[in-house]
Amino acid sequence: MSLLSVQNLSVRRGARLTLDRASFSVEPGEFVGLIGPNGAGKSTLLRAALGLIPAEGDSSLARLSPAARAKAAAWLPQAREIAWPVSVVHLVSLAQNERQDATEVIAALTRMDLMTYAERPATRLSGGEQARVLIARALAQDTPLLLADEPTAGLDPAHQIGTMQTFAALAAEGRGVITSLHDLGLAARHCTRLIVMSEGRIVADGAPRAVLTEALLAEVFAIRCHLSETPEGLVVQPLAQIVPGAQHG
Ligand SMILES: Nc1ncnc2c1ncn2[C@@H]1O[C@H](COP(=O)(O)OP(=O)(O)OP(=O)(O)O)[C@@H](O)[C@H]1O
Repeated sequence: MSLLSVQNLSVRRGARLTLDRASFSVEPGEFVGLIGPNGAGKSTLLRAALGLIPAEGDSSLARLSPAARAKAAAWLPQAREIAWPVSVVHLVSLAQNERQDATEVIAALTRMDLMTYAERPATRLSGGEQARVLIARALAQDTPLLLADEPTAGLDPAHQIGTMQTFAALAAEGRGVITSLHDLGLAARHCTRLIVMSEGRIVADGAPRAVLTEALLAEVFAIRCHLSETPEGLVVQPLAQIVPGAQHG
């Protein structure tokens, strides 16, 4: 059974459709990267799928009660600032609702490389460390599905790769992960599937190698990229902006 099923989901803001009839599902074992330029509708899609903003169409998660939804899916929003001066370990354990499982909390802290900060007030950490605490909190919720809005933003390269590997491991355990990303290289190497958005619409959906073509990168992102196969997987390196009307040679 799908972990998330979205049918013809649309979000209207004033006269504009910022999400235009999106349909897709996420199955156990999938690590889905949601990519697209600024304003393409990635956050809108994730928020509408969760039922956090008014939408037309159907989402299996949005139909659930808040309590049932918290058991079905963890949500990592884009805003990362922590306002509560509680310890890191306490903040991460708050994710666990009524069930308390210290092993899950320790596993989440370990996965996000936070054990040395466990007793420190979460407000006394750097921006990237706070971002990792919030990812750990989402992991400790121990749900079949994780939705994350730009989880690697603000992380150093080692922790970006570590986070992507953690999400890939969750998918390999049979969970589902869907996350918006701007780093096409990380998306190409770690995700099992990419959904590409442009101007509120899903314009491509498939395996990274099938989706990340020179033509799509030019049309959707207006960039020229170096694409190459390496022993580590597909490498995507943006090289230049494509300026409309400019000569390329
Ligand atoms: N609260 C809002 N009110 C009106 N329009 C909004 C609001 N939030 C977002 N939008 C518009 O909806 C569109 C989609 O925004 P969204 O945040 O989903 O894009 P995104 O793909 O997540 O972008 P980014 O990569 O910049 O985070 C944009 O045109 C944006 O200006």
